[in-house]
Amino acid sequence: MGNILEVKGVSKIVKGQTLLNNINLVINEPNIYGIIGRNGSGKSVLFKTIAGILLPTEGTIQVFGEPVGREAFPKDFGALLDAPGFLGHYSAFRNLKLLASIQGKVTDADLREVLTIVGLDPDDTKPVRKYSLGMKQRLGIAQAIMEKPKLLILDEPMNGLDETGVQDIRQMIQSFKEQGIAILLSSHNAEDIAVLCNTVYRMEQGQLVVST
Ligand SMILES: Nc1ncnc2c1ncn2[C@@H]1O[C@H](COP(=O)(O)OP(=O)(O)OP(=O)(O)O)[C@@H](O)[C@H]1O
Repeated sequence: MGNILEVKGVSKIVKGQTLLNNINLVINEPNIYGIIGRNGSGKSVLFKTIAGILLPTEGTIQVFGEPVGREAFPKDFGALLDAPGFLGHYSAFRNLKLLASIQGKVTDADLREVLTIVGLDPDDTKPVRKYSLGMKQRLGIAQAIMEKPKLLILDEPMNGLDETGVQDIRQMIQSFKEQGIAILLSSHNAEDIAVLCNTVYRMEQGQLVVST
């Protein structure tokens, strides 16, 4: 089987600042891969580059053997990136339905199922602007998994969650792995990383090293 993700010699330079410096990363098993690193070290920039939202200055990215790049978004891929943009006056279901309609592959029953998986009520008519931070995070995860990805990127999914929320999301991530999904996870919480991840990488000023 080919690689799930292959990042080869990727650099990102913006206005003379090197945000990513020759990143090489291969993922070929459905495990949970952690990425740690200080604020501003480049974790989110790497995730956005893999998602095809930012283009590398140099290097290539392949997801399931297909290049990611200009107008080529990764397939079988889902992501929770920072500050997911939902329409505040719509319900959770309606937000997901709107996003799902872009691809047209997800049924209403699927949407109800993912909302239930992340612990939200599919029949809740409350507008998303009235959601707590934890509920918004859950909705972000629902959006990331609704098209049944095989590679999932989660950028600090436990951000701002209480203890129960953290435990719930940890269990969810573990169950995604058990369903054969490869997960790239960033977290500032050492315990999340220790409990969940098989392999841990550290970002240091735009460079990626295997963490010991
Ligand atoms: N779209 C962009 N254009 C230019 N510079 C950017 C862009 N996005 C992020 N940066 C810069 O890239 C550097 C790395 O930011 P990034 O958000 O990847 O850090 P991070 O490791 O995710 O940090 P944190 O732990 O705080 O989330 C920062 O200096 C940031 O200002």
